[in-house]
Amino acid sequence: MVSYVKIPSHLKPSDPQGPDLLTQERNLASFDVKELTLVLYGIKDLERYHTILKIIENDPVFDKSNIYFMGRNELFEHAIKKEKRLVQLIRENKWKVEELQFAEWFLDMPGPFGAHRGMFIPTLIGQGTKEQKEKFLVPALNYQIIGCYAQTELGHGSNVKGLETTAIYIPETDEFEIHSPYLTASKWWVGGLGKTANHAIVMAQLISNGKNYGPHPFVVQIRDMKTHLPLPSITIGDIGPKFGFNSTDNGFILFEHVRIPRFNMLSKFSQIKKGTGEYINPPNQKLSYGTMVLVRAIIISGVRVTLARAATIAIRYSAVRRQFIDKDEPKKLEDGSIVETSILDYTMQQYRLFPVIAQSYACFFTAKMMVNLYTEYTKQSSSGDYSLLADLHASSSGLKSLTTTMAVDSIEDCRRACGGHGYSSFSGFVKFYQDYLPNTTWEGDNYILTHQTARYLLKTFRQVTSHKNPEIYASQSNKNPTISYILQYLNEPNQKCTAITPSDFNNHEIQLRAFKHRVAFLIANVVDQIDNQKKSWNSMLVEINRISRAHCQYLLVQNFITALHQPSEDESLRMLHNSPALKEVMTSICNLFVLHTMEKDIGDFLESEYLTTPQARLLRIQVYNLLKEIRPNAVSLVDAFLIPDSLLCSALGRYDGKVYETMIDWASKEPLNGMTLDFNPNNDTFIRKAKL
Ligand SMILES: CCCCC/C=C\C/C=C\C/C=C\C/C=C\CCCC(=O)SCCNC(=O)CCNC(=O)[C@H](O)C(C)(C)COP(=O)(O)OP(=O)(O)OC[C@H]1O[C@@H](n2cnc3c(N)ncnc32)[C@H](O)[C@@H]1OP(=O)(O)O
Ligand SMILES: Cc1cc2nc3c(=O)[nH]c(=O)nc-3n(C[C@H](O)[C@H](O)[C@H](O)COP(=O)(O)OP(=O)(O)OC[C@H]3O[C@@H](n4cnc5c(N)ncnc54)[C@H](O)[C@@H]3O)c2cc1C
Repeated sequence: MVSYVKIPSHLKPSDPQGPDLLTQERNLASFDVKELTLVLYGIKDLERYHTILKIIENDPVFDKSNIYFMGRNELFEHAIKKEKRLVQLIRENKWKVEELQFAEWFLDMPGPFGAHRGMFIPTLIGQGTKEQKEKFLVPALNYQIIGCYAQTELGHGSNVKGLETTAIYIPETDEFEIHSPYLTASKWWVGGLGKTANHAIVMAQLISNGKNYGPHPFVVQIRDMKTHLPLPSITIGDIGPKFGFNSTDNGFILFEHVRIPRFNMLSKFSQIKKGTGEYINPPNQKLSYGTMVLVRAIIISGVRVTLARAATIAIRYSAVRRQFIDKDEPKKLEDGSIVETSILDYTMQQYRLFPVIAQSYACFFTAKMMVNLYTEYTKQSSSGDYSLLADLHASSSGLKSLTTTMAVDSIEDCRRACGGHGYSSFSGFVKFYQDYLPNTTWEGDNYILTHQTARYLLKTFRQVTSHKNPEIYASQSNKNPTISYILQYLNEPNQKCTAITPSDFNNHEIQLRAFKHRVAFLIANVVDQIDNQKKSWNSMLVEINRISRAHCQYLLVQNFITALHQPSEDESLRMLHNSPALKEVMTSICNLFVLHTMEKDIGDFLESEYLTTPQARLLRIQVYNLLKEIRPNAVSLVDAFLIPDSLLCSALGRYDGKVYETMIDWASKEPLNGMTLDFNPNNDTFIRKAKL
């Protein structure tokens, strides 16, 4: 890229230690960073990581050096080129999903094929019959057809039952007629639809013999395969500029009595019989919502790397950035000279940033749990057993809500912790935040999703308490955390915390009891208000949100603690258990995650009277103790995430700490610096290209 400003060559580094600061930090680590990286990725995935990174970093099509200077059209063009090259690489290297996921992560460019890979293909896999897979999935996997997932409408998104697009069965021709009766029925927000896709999975109200059977998925060809123009009676467009995600063509579509063969209704679970239009019921009414469950689980798995990325930038920058001389504890160099304090040494900065590191590690262990639960469900459901679906739906909904909210809050916290430079695109936070933000809304608005989790929790509570002998559920409490804490609460509703010193709060049994008691107390309270005091659901929505959050925080805490203590077959966990140094640092991180989470929601713990006010103060002191304990490992803990510089795309978070040199180098490339402003208002042109 061209530099438009010549930087003077006489400048000396103002900080004599400069970039060495990160090396000094790295020397403080109490554990082997490479070992922790191995725990996070596993041997196989780490090999994959390096292979794919090398390919991505060496390919000129993926060059991101211009990325912060691109407008919407350039971004979209760049994304299309990226998709095209990615498809070539998939073919050349025979990449499977595992390789593709690494490639997509490193490329960090939401593109027009994202919904094809992330929604269209998984829906065909999950809901298509064998014949439908042959017809649609095979060409989709070969990129001969490009699809999108058209569910949300201009008028309805959260309320899927309220969708207005209809699919009416026409027995005479054995077809469905797809129709948008109102403007509000226009499909809206659909990724890849605006310019790219030639097929769509359309969620529409299935109507046969005058009866509405609710939303079902239909495959609809929307553009001509040769001209790429919309097919007759179909209107398509891009929905326009957005907060972020501008490299993707989110689109709208309207149908005017469009006919498709009966074959195109995805029929693995429910079918319409030829001619009679008889509806065959699915084994579970909600199986047509299956793609949402899968993608919510995928989103939860992605949160850990999102938090890791934000923490990496902010921690490294904070180590390099110096501001003020600390009057009480001035920082002295070996030669006795006094230098300004690294901002990472300010306790307030630690209090803002170290919990983000801890959240990332917490999400790592819960992502493992989510993948295991999803795998178990897939195994069982393939033999017709859908009994795990309710658990899976409840935990994936609540955890998607909690963890993505945590992630966007933390990206912003990390950005602000970088001061003014955090506001520059060069920080690596701006595009990152914009593109990540929709995770709190898509696949279910984060508030709406908590209703689903709470509904399940209330139902379980009622089931257990209405039984004459609740202990009958004891055998399930090993597998079902909700039953476990409800039983514990019923046995001992007035449990008290036994901590008498700050360090007592490091006791994992005390921590678990606190979270169990708090969530059961909150659920019991909501059940009482709805069932006995006859409060309406709407009047309880704030509490509903609170119990879903409390339950999911408990899951994060429980998964972290279990990972540290329980013997496991899992390769990563075994490596963790076998290294005392790793176990020690992960225990500190776990304690910080648990106690900081408690401290943030201390009101709940006090209200349930599990904690006393003096204990709340002790708990806070323990949080401060943990910050001190973690401080020497801070940089190494983020290094272990192994987020490559090419992905960070950040002047502040680079591995070598050359913050200031990069800031001015990138600023010199700002195209505006290549323009000259003409202040004569009588001239036609005000701006012209500068002569260098
Ligand atoms: C092969 C290659 C793969 C490569 C992959 C690589 C990378 C992919 C990575 C990521 C993806 C990438 C790109 C994608 C980019 C963007 C994606 C955005 C796409 C979208 O953004 S796409 C639209 C999503 N749009 C929503 O997300 C709408 C949210 N709105 C709803 O989801 C419903 O509207 C709800 C649930 C609010 C109400 O629904 P409702 O009114 O019909 O139901 P109701 O509340 O009455 O519940 C009755 C009973 O159903 C149960 N129940 C409900 N839902 C269930 C489910 N899903 N599963 C199992 N049970 C369920 C309940 O638990 C209850 O059970 P019970 O009766 O026992 O209590
Ligand atoms: C970048 C992006 C990409 C997307 N891609 C796709 C795609 O590819 N395909 C697709 O089909 N969709 C897509 N979507 C749409 C997305 O799934 C929906 O926007 C999302 O499900 C939220 O629905 P909504 O917009 O109707 O929100 P609304 O339901 O209108 O929510 C608005 C507000 O009302 C509140 N609210 C609504 N109902 C209730 C209630 N009952 N109780 C309490 N509060 C309530 C919500 O909490 C929220 O704060 C995308 C969205 C974005 C932003």
